[in-house]
Amino acid sequence: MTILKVDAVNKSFGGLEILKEVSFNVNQGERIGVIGPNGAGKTTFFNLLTGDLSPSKGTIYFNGSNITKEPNYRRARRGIVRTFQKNNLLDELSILDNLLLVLQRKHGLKYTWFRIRKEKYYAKLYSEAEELLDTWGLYKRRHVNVKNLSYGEQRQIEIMLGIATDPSILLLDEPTAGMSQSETDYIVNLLTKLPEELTLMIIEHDLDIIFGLAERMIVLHDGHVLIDDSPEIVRDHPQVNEIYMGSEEIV
Ligand SMILES: Nc1ncnc2c1ncn2[C@@H]1O[C@H](COP(=O)(O)OP(=O)(O)OP(=O)(O)O)[C@@H](O)[C@H]1O
Repeated sequence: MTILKVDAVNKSFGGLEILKEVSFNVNQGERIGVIGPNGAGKTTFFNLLTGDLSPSKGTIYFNGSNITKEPNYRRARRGIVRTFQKNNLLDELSILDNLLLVLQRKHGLKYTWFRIRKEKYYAKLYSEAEELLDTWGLYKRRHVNVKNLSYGEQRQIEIMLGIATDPSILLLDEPTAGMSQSETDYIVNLLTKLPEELTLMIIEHDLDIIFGLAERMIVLHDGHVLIDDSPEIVRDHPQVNEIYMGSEEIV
């Protein structure tokens, strides 16, 4: 089933065309790697999907609805969710409190300051939070404030929070950037275990990681979709090799 249809999307900044006639469909449950050299437009493309930017031309459909002009919060409600390259956690709050805030929003509840509330009134939210913390190996550390975590752990929590919202499509922008090898292995392992029906699009600079995670690769180059094919085809593609072996760094 097609959940996302991107039709001839262009994006210009001040007359400079960053994305040109980008078109493709995404089926539910697909795991798609997005690669391309520095400045190819990968993050800009994610911004167009989330509604953080509007396309200059073209149309984006989600589950058959034209969402091109929809603001980001509406798209998030539809289940188009991203994690950021930069931290966007509430530093002074614990892992648990950050998670509870996201779960409150997901369930349409009014924001509540949990620490002054009795856990028993929010048993359902707490058990949902605890289950997630357990899956992510964070249960024991749930009361640790986010500011006291390592960079890698903070990134891990951003991904967990994205997943906690129960997205239809999760956009991950360099999920392992700045992580140690063991943190990277941990995240990759968790990503491979996500529910089959969840659609993932992942910008990732490490090709070994992305070839292991993705079943389909979209190579953006100079604002165009250069290749949209399987990892095997992309790995052996002369143009991809040229970009890698040549002076252009692919990120
Ligand atoms: N808001 C903006 N205003 C002007 N130019 C922008 C804006 N956002 C991005 N750009 C430009 O668009 C181009 C593509 O940027 P983008 O961040 O999408 O590339 P990318 O493929 O994600 O690169 P990287 O791998 O380095 O993150 C860059 O030249 C960037 O300077």
